[in-house]
Amino acid sequence: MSLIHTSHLPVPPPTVVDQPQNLTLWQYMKPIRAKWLTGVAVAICASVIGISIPQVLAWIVDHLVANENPSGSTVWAGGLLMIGLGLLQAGLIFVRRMLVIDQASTVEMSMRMSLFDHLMRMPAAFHDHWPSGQLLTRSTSDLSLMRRWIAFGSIQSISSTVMLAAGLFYLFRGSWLLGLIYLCSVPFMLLTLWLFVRTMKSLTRSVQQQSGDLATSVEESVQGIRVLKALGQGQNSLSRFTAQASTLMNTEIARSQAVGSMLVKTISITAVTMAISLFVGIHQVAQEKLSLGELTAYFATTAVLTPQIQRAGMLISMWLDSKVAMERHREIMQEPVGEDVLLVSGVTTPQVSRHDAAGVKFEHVSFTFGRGKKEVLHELTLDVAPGEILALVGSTGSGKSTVLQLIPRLYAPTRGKVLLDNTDISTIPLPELRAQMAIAFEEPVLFSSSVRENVLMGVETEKFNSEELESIVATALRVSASDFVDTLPDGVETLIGEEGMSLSGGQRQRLSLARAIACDPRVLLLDDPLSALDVNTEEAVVGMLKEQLKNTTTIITAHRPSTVALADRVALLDKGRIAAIGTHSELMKNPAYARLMLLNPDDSTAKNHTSQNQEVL
Ligand SMILES: Nc1ncnc2c1ncn2[C@@H]1O[C@H](COP(=O)(O)OP(=O)(O)OP(=O)(O)O)[C@@H](O)[C@H]1O
Repeated sequence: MSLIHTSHLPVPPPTVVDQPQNLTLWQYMKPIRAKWLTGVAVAICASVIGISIPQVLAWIVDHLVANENPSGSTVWAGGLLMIGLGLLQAGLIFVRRMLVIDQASTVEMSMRMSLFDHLMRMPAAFHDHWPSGQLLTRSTSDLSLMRRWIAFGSIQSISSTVMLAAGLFYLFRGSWLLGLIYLCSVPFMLLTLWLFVRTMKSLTRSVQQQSGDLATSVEESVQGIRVLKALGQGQNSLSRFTAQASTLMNTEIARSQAVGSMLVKTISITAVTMAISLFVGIHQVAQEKLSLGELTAYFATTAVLTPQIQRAGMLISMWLDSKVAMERHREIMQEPVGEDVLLVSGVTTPQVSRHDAAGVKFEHVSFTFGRGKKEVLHELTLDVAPGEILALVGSTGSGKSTVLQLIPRLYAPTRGKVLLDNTDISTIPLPELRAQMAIAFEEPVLFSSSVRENVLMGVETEKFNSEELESIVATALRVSASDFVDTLPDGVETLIGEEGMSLSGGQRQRLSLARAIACDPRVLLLDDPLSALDVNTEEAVVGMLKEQLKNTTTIITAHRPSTVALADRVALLDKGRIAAIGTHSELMKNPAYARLMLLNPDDSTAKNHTSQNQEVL
């Protein structure tokens, strides 16, 4: 019966980290420490048995040499004992592997979950400056390196050290002179290994860093493949990738050369030691200071010990891999968590009724994306009444999206306060805050699942029966004019590709809008969600949204007059400040606003604006 039950492994909870700066692998190993220590004990027994087998050989050889008519039964007994010990050693190695392998996978999974949970809780600012490829390699290959170290490297290092100690004991017991000769080779070995570690340390870090950079490049190129193709940048992109890949290849080659050079040195040291030992050993046997059996046992023991010492280079390399991987893991885990909830623990239900629209206020809010970066919002004050639809307009880069992102606390204001129903949002637990709002971005991101699952992503599905869920999906799709879903091969069950690649930009935008509407939020934040729609579809969506949003406070950023037509009031943003606020007709008297609307004419509304504007002017 197999002792491995990988398919039934319990899913370990993510480790909640109190002091991430002191986070160690040993901490993550807490649930498996008992089994791991048992594995170490079993491995030590296997090593001691393995290194003792040459002693039986010595006994058999001495018996053969000492007796002119050696007894067959003694030789048979010795042979059977050697086979028995060999089988016992093999059995123990098997038990050790079975004890530890699935446990190491549990640790790997727990670390992966902790890392993912941490990444989900990191503020948006963290994701602005961490390349996704780095995060990818840190949550995949780096963790595999640590699993390999726990399951194999760490135990092998301990058992090899014990084997070396036991082996030296046997060597000294056989002949102190031969033991001393072998021991003399150890400092040379250690010096070689120390130099090797020094070289490997920086190379290992470089390899892992460069792998992360390469993963980022692959990801960017695959995501931006259409842009690269359209701009004829395939060759340039390939050249950049080749340069990065060659850097990684050169570092890998340097690593392999370091391993190769270390092996040459250790094998040479071993060969010289063996030659001297053979010379001295034969001399001692000739002088009858050493039996032939003992000399045979000496070489048989060193034959077992030497590969262990030579393997030390590989073990050190594994240890460095896992050490660097742990440092890289810690580097992420010690980034201060900006958000206050474990995703896996579920979302707190808001204390307020979701059916009442909420008031949103900005009080003297200033914001910058990071130290040293220019201020994007300056002393911004804005009051959006419950149930009101407010359009935010302004030139590109004036800060419209930034205003929206401060409301669900994707970023926190540098100065000033954002209030929801007169409560400072920084005092509201994030799940509670975010459960009250939904956001649709201009760049819609859909996930690799069915249309239905994408639309219901923000809905607490367990609170509704299947008919109610059907109705939520149908309404959201109707209001967002996503009637194209009926033409998909499996309707709402159609699986949409990674990031909705199989859909057009406008279709993705509409599904993203449907997802936000399906949440039935108290506050709906729409970041230019209709920009990719044609004028007729936009008109239809605007009409249905207006009807649907009666009990929802809505802030919508827009460029086109037809989207602005949705709003009760319009706020004109200029360089991070509210330059004017009022109804669309009131603002048309403002030359800057009128110019902005004229620059974005798109339909009959624009024509009306033009004539209104001409009247005003
Ligand atoms: N993640 C970020 N890190 C640093 N600066 C940023 C970031 N996002 C936006 N900015 C800067 O903040 C300013 C405001 O950007 P924002 O996206 O809010 O403008 P916007 O009015 O929504 O523009 P658009 O109409 O083009 O969408 C810009 O100067 C932009 O370069």
